[in-house]
Amino acid sequence: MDSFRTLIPYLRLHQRQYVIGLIAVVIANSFSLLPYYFIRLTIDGLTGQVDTDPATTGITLGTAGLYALGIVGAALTSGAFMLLMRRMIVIASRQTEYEIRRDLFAHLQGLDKPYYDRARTGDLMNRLTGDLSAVREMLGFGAWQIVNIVSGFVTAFAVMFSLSWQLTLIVLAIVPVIVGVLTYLARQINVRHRLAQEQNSLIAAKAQENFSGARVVKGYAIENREIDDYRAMNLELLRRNIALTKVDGPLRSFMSLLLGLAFGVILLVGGRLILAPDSTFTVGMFVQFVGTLERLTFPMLMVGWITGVTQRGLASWLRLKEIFDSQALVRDEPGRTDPTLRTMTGDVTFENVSLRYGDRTVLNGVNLHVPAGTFLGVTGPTGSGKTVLAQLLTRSMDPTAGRVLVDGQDVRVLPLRTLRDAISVVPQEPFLFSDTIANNIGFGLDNRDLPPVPTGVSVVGAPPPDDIPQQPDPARVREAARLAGLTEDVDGFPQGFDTSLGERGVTLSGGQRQRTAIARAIVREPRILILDDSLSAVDTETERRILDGLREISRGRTVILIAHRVSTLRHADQIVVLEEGRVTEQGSHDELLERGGHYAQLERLQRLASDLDADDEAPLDPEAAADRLETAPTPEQVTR
Ligand SMILES: Nc1ncnc2c1ncn2[C@@H]1O[C@H](COP(=O)(O)OP(=O)(O)OP(=O)(O)O)[C@@H](O)[C@H]1O
Repeated sequence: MDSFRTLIPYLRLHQRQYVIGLIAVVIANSFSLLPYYFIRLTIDGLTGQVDTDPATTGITLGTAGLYALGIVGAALTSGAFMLLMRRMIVIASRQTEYEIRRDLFAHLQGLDKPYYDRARTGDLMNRLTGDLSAVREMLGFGAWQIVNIVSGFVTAFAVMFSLSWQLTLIVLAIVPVIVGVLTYLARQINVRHRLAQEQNSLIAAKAQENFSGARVVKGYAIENREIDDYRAMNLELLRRNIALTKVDGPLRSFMSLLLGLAFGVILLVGGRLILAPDSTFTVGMFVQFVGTLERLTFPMLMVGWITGVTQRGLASWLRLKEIFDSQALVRDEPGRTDPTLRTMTGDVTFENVSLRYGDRTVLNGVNLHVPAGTFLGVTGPTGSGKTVLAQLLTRSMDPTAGRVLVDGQDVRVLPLRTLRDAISVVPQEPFLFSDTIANNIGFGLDNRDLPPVPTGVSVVGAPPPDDIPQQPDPARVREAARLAGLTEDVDGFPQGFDTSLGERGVTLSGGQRQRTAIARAIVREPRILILDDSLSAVDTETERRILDGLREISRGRTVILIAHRVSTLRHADQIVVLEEGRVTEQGSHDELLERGGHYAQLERLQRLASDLDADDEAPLDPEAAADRLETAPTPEQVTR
């Protein structure tokens, strides 16, 4: 019930609709019982007509006609109120579904990298679809049926009691049995539904990861293993769903049995009551009683079903609440964030920065100053903390110790929007949307100061959403593509910049993807540009073109270029070497070569490798290559 309480704010948004709808259910229910009253009057009138006892009054054909009209009128009224109920409650539940989905998406947008590192996309998708549907079903059909059942029971019992308390007692005797069984089954349904939904999430995540990683799966020819894994998970889902159905099945048979028994006993006792001397219980009343009881059959059967719907809805709401309860660790905080800070020059300082993941130290006391406008190269062995260092700057997470400063301000004081507006990152594995190349490049351009999405408010009366954003400025897109060395490739596609990527379009090569991501980053003209191993998939000629482009735009901007290739780094103003989370070397290309450390070693090995490659005619003899490596000059001997 606690979980239900947290849903109340959403229900309040449509209070009027729910209240009118529920009152309509009660009225519809009451009118649906009236036909049996008219049938009773008709039967009693007709039996009075045919028996010769002057004590029983008969009816005329005209009165019977009026009763028939009454039946039609009652059915019509009941139907009209049912219709009103549907318009109110079903629409309100759809609107509530919309509002929860809107708020969930807005909340998910606010969560940070650590959350998405943990979350599985398939699971989130399942919550946004399957679980949300279960909640909607509970609020729509569920709410209607609960009131239908309750009001149906109350009015039916009131009518039955007024007809015969003895027969009503018999009916009442079976109710506690039904309630007991239902309570037990409802608990089972709740537990089993949660287990089934968890498996649904796992299966959705598995499918999603397989589709995203289709190339890896195919590349390793492990389709059969994946099919087998999926089949095992699917079987487990089937097992859990069957376990869920097994709770439902006996319920229906049990209810039918009890009802059959009840009707049998009522027929016996009712017959005795009619036949008793001086009986006031007429055949018409008996028919009305049985008709009224018969109308309870459906609500009684629905009790089990609706308990399931409610339990499933509540379990699903809990899963949605888990998302709502998740908070971004990195966020603007009133009292600390200074909303007046709007501009940046791009001067970056890492002040004794350390970062730990659990008991693993990933960065250890990093001190680094990057003056605005510097072209900084960062290198180091794999896993040495280069990406993490860049992520601290955009506040993907905060350091465990020390401070990251931009323009002398702790990044935690800067509004996240200001910080991230000023920084563009080209990640190691760029993500491209299933959209045109132009829209992929211009993705970050349309960052207008839109008002925050109004959450927790009713959709009723909300203004229609803004127009679909305009196409990004083609001139800016083209210029960014030129700087990223992408123009020639794009011009080669039949539809140029309007070529679609992904599911419905062309597939880009690794290098083209990297360059599209670079164009996306530079089109925003950021104060700080971070390229995380973004030139690894391009050949040296393309690399040279991109570096020329970068040099063109780097005037007055801070560029942080993470790379493993010396050819990429050599023209940087400053190069930093990270090893095991520490800055071990810092200086220009020449200075670092003179130092003879990691960078010089890297340069020597890469030069040798390229010499070996250039030694083209002769096929590469591994032994000769090893000999050459052994006789290679030591770092100290390396001169430029
Ligand atoms: N979310 C995380 N949880 C735990 N460990 C992490 C997380 N993110 C990064 N690490 C660890 O931090 C270390 C540094 O990672 P980082 O990605 O910065 O390396 P890198 O220097 O960029 O390596 P590469 O050159 O291979 O890209 C790695 O050992 C990595 O496993």
